[in-house]
Amino acid sequence: MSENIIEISGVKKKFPGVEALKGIDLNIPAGMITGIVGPNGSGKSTLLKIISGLIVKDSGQIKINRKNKYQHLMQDIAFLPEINHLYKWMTISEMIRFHEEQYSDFSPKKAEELLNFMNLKLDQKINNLSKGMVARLKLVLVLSRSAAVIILDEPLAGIDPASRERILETLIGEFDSDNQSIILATHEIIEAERYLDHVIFIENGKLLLSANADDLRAEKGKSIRELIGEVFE
Ligand SMILES: Nc1ncnc2c1ncn2[C@@H]1O[C@H](COP(=O)(O)OP(=O)(O)OP(=O)(O)O)[C@@H](O)[C@H]1O
Repeated sequence: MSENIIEISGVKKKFPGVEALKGIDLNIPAGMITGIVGPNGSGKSTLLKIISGLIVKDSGQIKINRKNKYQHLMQDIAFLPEINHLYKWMTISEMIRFHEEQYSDFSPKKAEELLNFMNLKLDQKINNLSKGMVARLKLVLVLSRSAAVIILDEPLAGIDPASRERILETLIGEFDSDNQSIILATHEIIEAERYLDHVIFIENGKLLLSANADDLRAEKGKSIRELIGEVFE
């Protein structure tokens, strides 16, 4: 796949007292893992929520998988939000059934395999899960779908450092680059860098850079982590 899975032009978003996105023009390549980085409050989550159709942009255009109608998005996008959006009164098993009913591309078989891998049990109540267990469950629910676009907002937040590498390996193992694209916002760049094909830097609601990770490293003679340190310090 060499085309863009997402094309964004002139996207702006204001919240009371803050211009979260100040006009973003950006193409996200298909079949790749794209990392969005930037300081706290730079607009990463806002951009991901707009792409996912969770919040509405003030202006600009977004085309996803060659479509620009929001009614198509539910099936094209699997979104892992930064917050805990899961119904606390459900068990994991009930949550899995709920997702199965909601998304036609959800595979309960894959969910069970991933649950085992993540050391989670079907009868556990969501209310009783630790923060890291919730983070793992959110990943299970998203990775059990075969959506064209997987959007992960801080997927490693709350997961203990020793497990992050293993979980990233699984994420890559489940990724079907012929049919899928992953976009993730992360502060865990030390762990994530080697998995990223494309990187996007955002600061203060503006796009600073969008580049192929290998090209960027070759051009600058530095790791993405080092570049982030330089650009955002
Ligand atoms: N619902 C909201 N109401 C008001 N302001 C908001 C809302 N959501 C985001 N903002 C503001 O928009 C700006 C961008 O926030 P956003 O959450 O997109 O940043 P971020 O880059 O994801 O940050 P972080 O790395 O801390 O998660 C911030 O100034 C934030 O306070």
